[in-house]
Order: sequence, then C-alpha cells, then structure tokens
Amino acid sequence: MQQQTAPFSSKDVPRLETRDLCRSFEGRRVVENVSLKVMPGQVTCLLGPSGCGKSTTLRMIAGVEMQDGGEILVDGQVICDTIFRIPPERRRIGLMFQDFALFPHLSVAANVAFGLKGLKVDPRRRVGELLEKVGLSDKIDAYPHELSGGEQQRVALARALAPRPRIMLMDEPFSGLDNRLRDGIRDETLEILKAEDTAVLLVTHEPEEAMRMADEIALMRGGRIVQQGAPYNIYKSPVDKAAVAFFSDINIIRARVQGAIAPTPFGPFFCPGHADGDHVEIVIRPQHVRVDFDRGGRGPNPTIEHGTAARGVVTRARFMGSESLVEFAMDHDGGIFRVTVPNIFLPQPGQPLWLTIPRDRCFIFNA
Ligand SMILES: Nc1ncnc2c1ncn2[C@@H]1O[C@H](COP(=O)(O)OP(=O)(O)OP(=O)(O)O)[C@@H](O)[C@H]1O
Repeated sequence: MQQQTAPFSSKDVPRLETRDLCRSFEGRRVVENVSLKVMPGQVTCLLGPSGCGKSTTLRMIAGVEMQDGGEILVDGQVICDTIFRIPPERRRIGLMFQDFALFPHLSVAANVAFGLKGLKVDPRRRVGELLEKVGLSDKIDAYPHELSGGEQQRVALARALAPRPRIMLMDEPFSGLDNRLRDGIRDETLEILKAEDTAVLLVTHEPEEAMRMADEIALMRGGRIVQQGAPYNIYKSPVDKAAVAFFSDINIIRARVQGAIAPTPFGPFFCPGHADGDHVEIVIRPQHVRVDFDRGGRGPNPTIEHGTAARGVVTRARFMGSESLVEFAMDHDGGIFRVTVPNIFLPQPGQPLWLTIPRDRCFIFNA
C-alpha cells in the first residue's frame, strides 16, 4: 500500500531554526535550551538585559562560537550540531554589528564589493543595485571618512546584503547612531531586508527598538527564552513581573488571596486560579493608573471596573515632554506610586489626590 505523505509547503519551513542551543563558559551556563524559528522576510528580536546570552546565541548561529548542545537549521537542513559543522563562510549568513567597521582605505564601491569575493556575480552591477537601494548611488567613489554615521551604516548594510544572505544577524546595529537618525535608518533597513525576503535575527537590549522592528520578540533572561511572541502579546500578556518591568516602570500592590479575592487599599481584586493564602503581586504600569481630585477629602465613588480609590500625597511632579510623571506617597503604607499623565499635569507637592487601578490593565502574579 502506498504511504500518504502530509501536504508540505516550503513556506512552512523556517529559514532559520535553533533547537535547544546551549553554551557554557567555565562551567557556567550562559545560553540554555534556546529554541527559535525565523521565517523568510521575518524579523525576530532577541531582547534582554546585558549579559543574558543574546550575543553568544548570535555568535553560535554565525558559526564563530561552537555550541555545547543543540542544533542549528537553515531551510530545514542541519548546518551545525555537536558533531557536524558547516564553517561560517559557507553559511550564507550576513552579519551587522554595532562597530560595523568599513575598510577605511577602500571606496564605498570596494567596501560593498568586498562581500562578493569568490561569488559568480557581476560585482559592478550588484554594487550599483545595492547602492541605489540604500540611496547612496552618488557616493559610490567616496571613502568612509567622507560619509556621515548614517551613510556609513547604510554602506555596511549594502555590504552585508551583497552576497544575498538568506539570514541576517544584527547585534545592536543601530546603537551607535543618534536618536533621530536611528529611526530613519532602522525603518529603511527593515524595508530593504523584507524586500529581499531575508530572515533577520536582531539582538537588542532596548524594548522600544524591539517593538519597532520585530514581527516576533524572544524575551531572554539568564540564558533562557522566557517568553516569545508578537510584540503586542508580550506587552499585553507578560509572563511575569520582570517581563512587565522590562518594558516600563511598574507599581506593585502586595496582597494575600482569600476565596479567589485579594483585598487591597485599592479595593478587592479578583484572582481566579490563585489558592487561598497565596501571596500575590498586582502589577500596574504608571500610564494605566487613574488620578482623581480630592473632592473635599472624598475620592471618586467605587466602581467594578476601577475598584476603590486610595489616597496619596504628591511628592514630585515632572514634565517629560509628551507626558508628566507624578510621584505619590500613599496614605495606607507610605509607599511610592508612580503615575504618568498625558500632556502637562503638574500638581504641587503635598497635594492629596486619589488613585484607582483599572482592573483590565493590571497583571496579577504569585509573589
Ligand atoms: N568567551 C567568553 N568567555 C567567558 N565568558 C563569556 C564569554 N563570552 C561571553 N561570556 C559571558 O557570557 C554571558 C553572556 O554574554 P553575552 O555577550 O552573550 O550577553 P549579551 O546578552 O549579549 O550581553 P550584552 O547586551 O551586554 O552584549 C556574560 O556573562 C558574559 O560575560
């Protein structure tokens, strides 16, 4: 009898996949069971604090660092496990790092053509095509010292793209650029990489950069991926307190669950799934706390959506540009609460105000 095979499309095969990558240095695990998939034309950001193992992961995929365990696949084929290893230069993986180091003695054209050595392509044509893409056709004969930081970055991108890499690994490639320049270059780079259908793995420790660039974020901590998903999902459904705190300041209300309810000075919080006696932390971002006026010592009326208001006294108020940051010392425990309010809101220190916590904006975790 003929065996039926499942319908299978090359579209379903990740361009880049890692399975359980591990690496230790001097007996210390710095990368632990990192499994990732990046589809063609997709950008995945490895996001995490300094030292969490992002660059080591990238270096193993590039082939300049050897893993202790796990495997790396490109288009469904193993290119490296603990026994078999394709050398870095044959992986067709492009690299872009913060110190992109153009060759100072070579012209823009020669820098871009450098990536084409040994390939059967017409270098003049490919260089011309790439410089047009990055908007630097008029700088073809210039030398790196004659270019701005942003222009140099674009040459580095053209050089990395020249051999048509299937995968681009980028390690904080934009952090050397000033803020205003960075946004433009980031967007342009993304557009070009998507148009070339390149799978991109980008390392960053900046949540804003990850939110801006990524189709998917892999949040890393202590060598492990703790959460993976679309930026919206990571922001809206964080796995733990640290995942919330990575994207913004946080306020924490501590309580103990009784009958699926955590009583707090802000009213009761419904805690399904938490057992009686569980200590919980209710976490809320500063932009989601609501502020109400004192109304002669009486705060706003309690509601189901916002619970009861708790009174605090302003200790500090700062205008931050598009919003104001106000700090409160809370009456019930003297703890500090941070609240951001759009536009200009600068109450005087000492002024009493009332804070409420929208129930649909807070996260409840076991303490
Ligand atoms: N060759 C090495 N020898 C020993 N320890 C190393 C080596 N390379 C990296 N480490 C250690 O491994 C850990 C992870 O480093 P890695 O560079 O991967 O982190 P990272 O998340 O990229 O940090 P950053 O954002 O600061 O670059 C760090 O504690 C680092 O000191």
